Amino acid sequence: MDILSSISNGVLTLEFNRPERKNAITSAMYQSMADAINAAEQDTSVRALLICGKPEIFTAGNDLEDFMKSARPDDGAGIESRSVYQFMMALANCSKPVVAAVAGAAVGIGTTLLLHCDLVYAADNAKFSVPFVQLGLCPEYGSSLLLTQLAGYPRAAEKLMLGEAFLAQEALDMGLVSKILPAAELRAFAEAQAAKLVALPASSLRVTKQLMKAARKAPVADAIAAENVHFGAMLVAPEAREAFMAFFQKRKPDFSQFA
Ligand SMILES: C/C=C/C(=O)SCCNC(=O)CCNC(=O)[C@H](O)C(C)(C)COP(=O)(O)OP(=O)(O)OC[C@H]1O[C@@H](n2cnc3c(N)ncnc32)[C@H](O)[C@@H]1OP(=O)(O)O
Repeated sequence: MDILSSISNGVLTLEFNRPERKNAITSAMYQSMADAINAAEQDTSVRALLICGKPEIFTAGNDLEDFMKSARPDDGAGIESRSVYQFMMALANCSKPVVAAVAGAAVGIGTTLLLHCDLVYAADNAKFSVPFVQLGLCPEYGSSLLLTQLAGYPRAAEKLMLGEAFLAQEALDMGLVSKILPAAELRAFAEAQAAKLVALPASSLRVTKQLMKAARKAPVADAIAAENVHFGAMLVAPEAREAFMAFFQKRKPDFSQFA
């Protein structure tokens, strides 16, 4: 099982469990997380969610082999039908509080998804990056808006244009994470925070989350729609193909041939 999904003491825990591929996320993994979140939304016994990875890796982001397969020119299906979209919409619209615990690398959508969580805890070995441009792509799922709002334009540009990775302290400084923990304490701390949420009045948490997110709801939806227009086209463009091939051939991509 590449996603471990369990419900215990009112918490739905989703754990990336594909360490041999650095927890890279396949379509099937997105779908199983989307299904679990949608089921939790209807299940009154679930009062909080926890998303985590392994002590050495959160996730290497979207599986690049999956990207290559879904980048076939004859793939006319809309982006909305993709399991990644189902997952991100389920997460972004989840009415229950979501805790994330990040240790090791959180690449691409691994960082973007944090922008849609409520409490984000990072281990001192956490490393974040959004290297969409380096893959011939563009930001996705609201990161162009949310990261820029959080970090400020110039700092977000370093992350979104240059693809520069950043460590837990910088993530804390910019407001992407709530707290940094020693790696060995991260999971237990995040579970304890989730347990605190479970004990609180669910309706108060629901309304508080709704109010906190109200102002950004429409702008985030607009950003996601705009990003998707470009992302779908870029996924099938030669720049992205060169980037994916280069990754698997363990070489630097050569973008000089593209205008
Ligand atoms: C809509 C969503 C958008 C996005 O999420 S865009 C972001 C996509 N992700 C990436 O570009 C990250 C690619 N991966 C990496 O940069 C590195 O990995 C890490 C920094 C995460 C870790 O580096 P290291 O510790 O040196 O591990 P390793 O040797 O590169 O990887 C171990 C095995 O895992 C496979 N793997 C890693 N990431 C992915 C991936 N994203 N998709 C598919 N496979 C991946 C490799 O190929 C390799 O495999 P083998 O052992 O056979 O050589």
